[in-house]
Order: sequence, then C-alpha cells, then structure tokens
Amino acid sequence: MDIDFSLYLVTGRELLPPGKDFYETLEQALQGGVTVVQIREKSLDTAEFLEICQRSKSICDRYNVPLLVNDRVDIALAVGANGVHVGQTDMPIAIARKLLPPNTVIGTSCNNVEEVKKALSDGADYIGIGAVWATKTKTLDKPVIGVRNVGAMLEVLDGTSVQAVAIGGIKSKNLLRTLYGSVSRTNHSLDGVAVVSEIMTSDNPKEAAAYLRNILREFQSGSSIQLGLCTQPNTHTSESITREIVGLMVLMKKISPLIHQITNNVVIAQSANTTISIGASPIMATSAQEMSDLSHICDALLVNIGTLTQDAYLGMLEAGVCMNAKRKPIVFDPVGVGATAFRKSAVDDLLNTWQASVIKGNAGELAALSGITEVESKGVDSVGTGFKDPVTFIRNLAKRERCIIALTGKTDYVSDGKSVAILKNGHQYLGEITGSGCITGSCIAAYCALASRLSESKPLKEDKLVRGDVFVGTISGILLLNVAAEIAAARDDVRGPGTFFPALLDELANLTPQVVSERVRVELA
Ligand SMILES: Cc1ncc(COP(=O)(O)OP(=O)(O)O)c(N)n1
Ligand SMILES: Cc1ncsc1CCOP(=O)(O)O
Repeated sequence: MDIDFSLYLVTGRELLPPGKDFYETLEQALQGGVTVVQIREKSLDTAEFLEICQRSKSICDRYNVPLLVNDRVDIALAVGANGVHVGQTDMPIAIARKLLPPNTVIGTSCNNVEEVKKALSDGADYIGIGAVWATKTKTLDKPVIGVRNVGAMLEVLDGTSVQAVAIGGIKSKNLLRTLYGSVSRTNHSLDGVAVVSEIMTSDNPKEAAAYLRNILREFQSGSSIQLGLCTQPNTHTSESITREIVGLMVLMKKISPLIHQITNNVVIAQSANTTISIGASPIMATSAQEMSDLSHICDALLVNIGTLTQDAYLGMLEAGVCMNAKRKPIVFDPVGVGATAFRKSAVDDLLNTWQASVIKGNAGELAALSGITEVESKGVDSVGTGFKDPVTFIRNLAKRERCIIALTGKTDYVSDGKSVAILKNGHQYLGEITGSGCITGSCIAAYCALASRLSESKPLKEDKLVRGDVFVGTISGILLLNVAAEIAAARDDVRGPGTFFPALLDELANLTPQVVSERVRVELA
C-alpha cells in the first residue's frame, strides 16, 4: 500500500487538553490534513487498546487515511490496520511480516546509520528517524540525533523505495528547519514528519495540523535546490549585482538597521566601530536572558565563536532560536572551529538548534565544518592555498547547510547553493590586522539586516526561513568592506597595518555609490 507520510500523527491521549475528547481530536486532526495515523498506547490493557484502534480505524476510514498500530502486531491484525510500527526491541520485522497480510506496511525506528542499514536489510517499508530534537513526550534511551545528522541516514536509503519520517520534538516553529536541514548531500529529503504533542496538546487540532501541512506543502512543492531563502538563483549578472549593492547602499544610513553581535573579545570594539562606519547600529550582548527582548528590536544577529565561553554559548543558542522564530537573518562565523573539540561540538549543537542564514569562514574553517581535510587550519587561520575547486565546494556546502556560504580569502566566494559569486576586491593589509574576518561578518550582518528590513512590506511564504535577499546582502557586506580597504590602503597617510585600520573606518563611512560601481569586481560562476 502506498502511504503519504507527509504529516504523520502519532497519538498520545495523555497529552490531550483537559476535557478534550480523543476521538474528536483525531477527527479534527484528519480534517486539518494529517495523512497517516499511528495509535500509540504505552500502558493500556489489550481490550482497551483494541477498542481505541477499532474506533480510530473507522474514523480514519471515513477520511481515507491509513491507520497503523504501534508495537502490537496482534491488534493491527484484529482491526485490519494498514500497518504497524515496531521499535528496535519490538517484534522483528521478518516475523511481523509473516503474521500480517500482504501489503501491510511495516515501519521501524532508527537512531543512527547502522540502524537504517539494518532496517533496509530487514525489509522495512519506512523508517522513523528519531529523536531528531529533544522531546518531553517520550523518555529517550538513545541520543538526540540533531537535524544535521539526518542527511547521512537518508543517504543510506538512496535508490530504494523505503520512506523516511523524522520524529521527536517537531513543532511548527522548527518544521522548516527540520525539512531543509535534514536534506542529504545527495538531495534525499524526508518524506514527512511524525508529530505527537504539537497536535495532541492543541485546543484546535484542525488548525495545528493544517498549519504544519501547509509548511510541508510549500517545502514539497519547491524544487530540490530551494534552500528556503528569498534569493533568485541563477538570475544574477555582475551588472545586476552591482546595481543591487548600490541600491542597498543608498538606503543603509537612512534605515540604519540594528545588529545584535555576540562576538569574540578580541574584536568587540573593532566590530562595533565597523558596523557604525558602514551605516548600521551595533548592540553587543551575550547573556541568554536578554535574547528574547533583543530579537524583537534587532534586525540581524551575528554569532562569532572566536573566544567561546560556556555562557556565551548558551546566549548564542537562545539568540538563534529567537531570531529564527522571527525569520530575521543570522550570520554565523565559526572562527577556529577546527582548533578544539569544544568549538567543534558547540558548532554542531548551534547548527542543530537553529538555522543560520549565512555561514562565513576562511578555507580552513569551512573545511573543518564540512569534515574534510583538503585545507588545514593553524588556530583561527587557514593554511596553504585553499581549495582546488572552491566553486563546487561552497555550492555543495550551501546545499548541505541550507544557507548562504561565504568563503573568505584573497578572493571571496559566495553561494546560495546554485549561483556562486566570485569577489575580487580587497587588499593585503586586511590579512595583516587581527579580526578582519570578524569585521567582515559585521558588514555581512548589516547588509543582510538591511535586505531583510526592506522586504518587510512584502508577504513572506511559509517555506522561507529568513526574510530578505541574504545572497545579495552577503555580497554587499563583503564587497563594500573590500572596496573601502583598497581606497584606505592607497592613501598617503597609510603606512602599514597600524594606520590602515582607522583609515578603513573612514573610507567605509565615506564610500559613495559612484566609487563603488566603478570599483566593484564581481563575477558569477
Ligand atoms: C513514526 C515513528 N517513529 C518512531 C517511533 C518510536 O517507536 P519505538 O522506538 O517503538 O518507541 P515507542 O513509540 O514504542 O515508544 C514511533 N512510534 N513512530
Ligand atoms: C514516539 C517517539 N519516538 C521518538 S521521539 C517520540 C515522541 C515524539 O513526540 P513529540 O512530537 O511530542 O516530540
């Protein structure tokens, strides 16, 4: 039997709001667009479980929606269920298959790649990948997978007809992140998501289900390359990008977006000053307690892990979640991610918790982030000449991380997963002062914030993770800083890196659209 796994309701009667009837909730959830139901009861007598399944089956039949039973093959048989879901320690798939009529769908739970391989060889029809996020609905005996680790599990299913849903902590607020963040390097995406509490606890299950279903539809209707960004892949030319940069530039000082920066303590003052020079306003704050308030007033967030502490890490986690909820841009700078295990695991956790809009880094940082050894790092610096094929590298990384990737260096590369902009402005002095990468992050955040503010009057489709064209925002931030660097370095009063930085701030503040359009060197690949 073919099942549409898009929105899989796994029941949990214990979660119903006081006074709410289970069958009423089930029916309303079906009206809202649930596509498959699993009856899950962990502490009921057989007779009661059987009765619930019988009544639920007749309701699901009226909506033509398949019903599966959790764990109990005997009850599935008794009610003529469309399938069963068995966990790792339940009845083996092969035995369930023998007992159940042909065409009965059998699903199993998987927590890691090995379990997916086993599910395949055991003949599962679908797998439930979980728990992807933390959940209060079930006491977990295995680690939370994290959205960025789902892709490797999906990849095992390439070329098979086995379907996959994610389960565990899936809510409307993280559904898009779950869908985009879990797509494999081979472009294998989830067939759906299984939810318990988001629907079962709702006073209006129809609305809760419809909201989730709408997001799923938007995601499923998009082309496989769509990253959930408001960019227009492959429509740019060098000229159009230059025009867009200049168009943004003239509005920057007028709008002066507020940029929340959680950055490292080497560059706090430099970053704040650079933000002011480029025409935006900085606010530097790290305490988790402030993040919700800040997300209301700030237009973008910069997260830079250069001198990471446990407290700052907690602030970063919270800040990102708040900004994602408002679909405001997050620029992430994983400074020195390859240098220590603490940074590596913090970066994994941050990117598994919220969706970055832009990740910027040097070659060594982006190589460490993607788990490859082609380029190495020395502390926070990249070693050697960089990637052999940077264009392909960042295009693939953008697809995997579902965001803009900016690879900085002598030449800078920016990709939205399809287009790659190659930026050739800059000056060697930028490499001779500390924190030039960090201030680039501030400039990117400022221009993404501006792009986001300018799009506020336009409707935003549910499948978009962030407001505004952050591809053009990223390119603008990098190019304007680099053009200002060229002008500053050429000044008579600049005799080396020490006199360069103040001159850079001046030139950044004094840039004119005309100079920028004359100097910008951007190509597209
Ligand atoms: C769709 C889906 N995926 C995973 C599970 C978890 O099943 P299991 O591991 O058997 O744990 P329990 O549900 O029995 O607690 C599921 N039920 N559905
Ligand atoms: C049954 C199950 N298996 C893994 S997580 C989970 C519970 C998911 O519930 P919720 O959607 O409320 O987080």
